[in-house]
Amino acid sequence: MTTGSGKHLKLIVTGGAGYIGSVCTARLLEAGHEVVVVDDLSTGHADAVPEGARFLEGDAADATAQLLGEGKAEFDGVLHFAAKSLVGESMQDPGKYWRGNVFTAIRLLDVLREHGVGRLVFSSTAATYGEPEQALIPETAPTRPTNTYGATKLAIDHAITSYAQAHGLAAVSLRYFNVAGAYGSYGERHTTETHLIPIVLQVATGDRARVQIYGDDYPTDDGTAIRDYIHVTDLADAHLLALTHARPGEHRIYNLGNGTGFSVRQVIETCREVTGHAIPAVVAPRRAGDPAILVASSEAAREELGWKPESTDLHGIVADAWRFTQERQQG
Ligand SMILES: NC(=O)c1ccc[n+]([C@@H]2O[C@H](COP(=O)([O-])OP(=O)(O)OC[C@H]3O[C@@H](n4cnc5c(N)ncnc54)[C@H](O)[C@@H]3O)[C@@H](O)[C@H]2O)c1
Ligand SMILES: O=c1ccn([C@@H]2O[C@H](COP(=O)(O)OP(=O)(O)O[C@H]3O[C@H](CO)[C@H](O)[C@H](O)[C@H]3O)[C@@H](O)[C@H]2O)c(=O)[nH]1
Repeated sequence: MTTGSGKHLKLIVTGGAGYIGSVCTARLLEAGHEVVVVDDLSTGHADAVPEGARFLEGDAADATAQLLGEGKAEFDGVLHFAAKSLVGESMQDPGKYWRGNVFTAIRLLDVLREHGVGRLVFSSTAATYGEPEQALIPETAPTRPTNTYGATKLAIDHAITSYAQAHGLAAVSLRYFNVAGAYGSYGERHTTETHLIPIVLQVATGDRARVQIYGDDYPTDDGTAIRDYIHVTDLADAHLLALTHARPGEHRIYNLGNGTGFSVRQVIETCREVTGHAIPAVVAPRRAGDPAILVASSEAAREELGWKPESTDLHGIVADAWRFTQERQQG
């Protein structure tokens, strides 16, 4: 991993027992940094915390306060992955998202301020933009989220800007597009799975009979929705670059995607090629709140952070997710 500096960092990773947080923790440890994972295991798994990281089970803000209160060591920064992130659930139970995401983040910001931790990298999302006006979404695009999940992430982005301006926090929000793939023994294994690629792979393993295509009447070539799939290792690597480029008093925001869109049908076809399974698919109604096309412009991350995604081929991304899925199935 290119860090932009050779300095050994002492970091707190909230949500490090989850999909993206565990991959990021593994990469940070390999790059020689020290990591304490804080996670309440609400959607994560204790055995996903990479070996070599200390693990503190608890709420992101409370457990971080406890850790910093120990006063045993100074921390260089926090990577805040912990969140509720199911779009459908956020529409049915918004309070869970406003409390779980926004209230937790504000309390975490206060804890960092109180203990003088000066750097923060936050997991934001493409869902902050809503239905885009441009083919490639830049960070300057209007933010009009179409679901509560996206609205809570946008609210946190605004709060971070205020804390950076008022209290000198060095902060970066990374707006992920569709994260996929796996890294070694770390990958996506949500009890409630809503993401397209793991669902399609569950058909290939025999755990599901078929995949539902949510809408084939979108204004796209094959009628299905288009997304920008980014490999979880490329995403993880952007975090340390963000940490080392963060500047006191500034809150920078970067989109992370590959700049290429694939339709739902194209993803399913790629999964068929990778797995050799026929993967039956049926057309179902559109899913509420789903934009037709979401593709990132990540020029700013490339230019300002020096970020260069390396695993941009969809076939390779799916192949890594498939290897992880098969290895877990074989125990
Ligand atoms: N997966 C994607 O495609 C995607 C896209 C955009 C943004 N994101 C964001 O990236 C982050 C990680 O997503 P993921 O896919 O790895 O999700 P995940 O559910 O696998 O991981 C989230 C982790 O946070 C923990 N957690 C949740 N609330 C907590 C709290 N209050 N205190 C302590 N721990 C808590 C969970 O137990 C879990 O281990 C989230 O913030 C999500 O919103 C994900
Ligand atoms: O069984 C399924 C699952 C998904 N889809 C479709 O596949 C596409 C991708 O869906 P995902 O659920 O995999 O991902 P989303 O684009 O909905 O969501 C992702 O991008 C969002 C930004 O818009 C948020 O950041 C969110 O956290 C992140 O998972 C969508 O068009 C969806 O309708 C299907 O057709 N069938």
